[in-house]
Amino acid sequence: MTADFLNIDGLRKSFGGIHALQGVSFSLGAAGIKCIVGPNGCGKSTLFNVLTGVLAPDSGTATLEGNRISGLNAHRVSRLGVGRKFQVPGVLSDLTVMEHMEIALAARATGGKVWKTLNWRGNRAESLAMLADAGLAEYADKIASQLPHGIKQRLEILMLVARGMKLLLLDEPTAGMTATETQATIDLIRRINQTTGAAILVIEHDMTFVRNLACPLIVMMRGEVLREGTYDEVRADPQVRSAYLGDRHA
Ligand SMILES: Nc1ncnc2c1ncn2[C@@H]1O[C@H](COP(=O)(O)OP(=O)(O)OP(=O)(O)O)[C@@H](O)[C@H]1O
Repeated sequence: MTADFLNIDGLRKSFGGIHALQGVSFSLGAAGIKCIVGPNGCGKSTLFNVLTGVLAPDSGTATLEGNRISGLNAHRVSRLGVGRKFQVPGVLSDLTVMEHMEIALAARATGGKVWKTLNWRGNRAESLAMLADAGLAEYADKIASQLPHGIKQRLEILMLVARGMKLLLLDEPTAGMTATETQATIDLIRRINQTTGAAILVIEHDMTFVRNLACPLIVMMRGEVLREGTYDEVRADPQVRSAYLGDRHA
């Protein structure tokens, strides 16, 4: 594992008088996983927006494998291998699970060029293999609108892998899931990380998810990194407990 797969150095972003990011710095090694936690409004989404080219920072940099990604437009950041999954499912209602996978594989094969993607014949065998590996083979021919919430979310995560993304940014991937779906998502994230080597940053509020994913945590507070550490270290930190966790998680 190298320490400099993703380097975030002094990112700042303000909206008028609201200082959403006030010098955020941390790094993620190749094939690393970290969870970002923190109260509403602490800057988590703004950080993801900067890392995906939706917003340019006021100052500071983010680099992926030594290439600056902060300040590039979203298309260029995506071409460098940064993929994002939003909190709500973004599947296409009328397409089957298989068709979703084929589109994602086509996007990888064509470098994301839509006109080529539309003419690309999908790779059914590779799609099926990926679905089987993720435990989703039984849904291959189901229409997305008929899928349970948790399956839609896992399909979208798998599509990021099919697109060949090197860094997955997952924004509350288990929101609205049952405990069983949440555990299946944890298993999928771990399996993706181990088998593809994709690095993963996850924003989550669900501390049971965070504990079970068992990865290093970054606690954000008012646009800054308040603490980095393991679940147990963070949970025991008096500052984190008083500012975010409260005594429920003691
Ligand atoms: N486009 C914007 N214009 C103005 N203010 C914004 C904008 N985007 C975010 N903010 C503000 O920046 C601060 C950080 O917001 P952000 O959405 O990054 O927090 P968050 O940690 O993701 O919160 P949540 O957990 O509720 O999603 C908040 O005060 C928010 O209101």
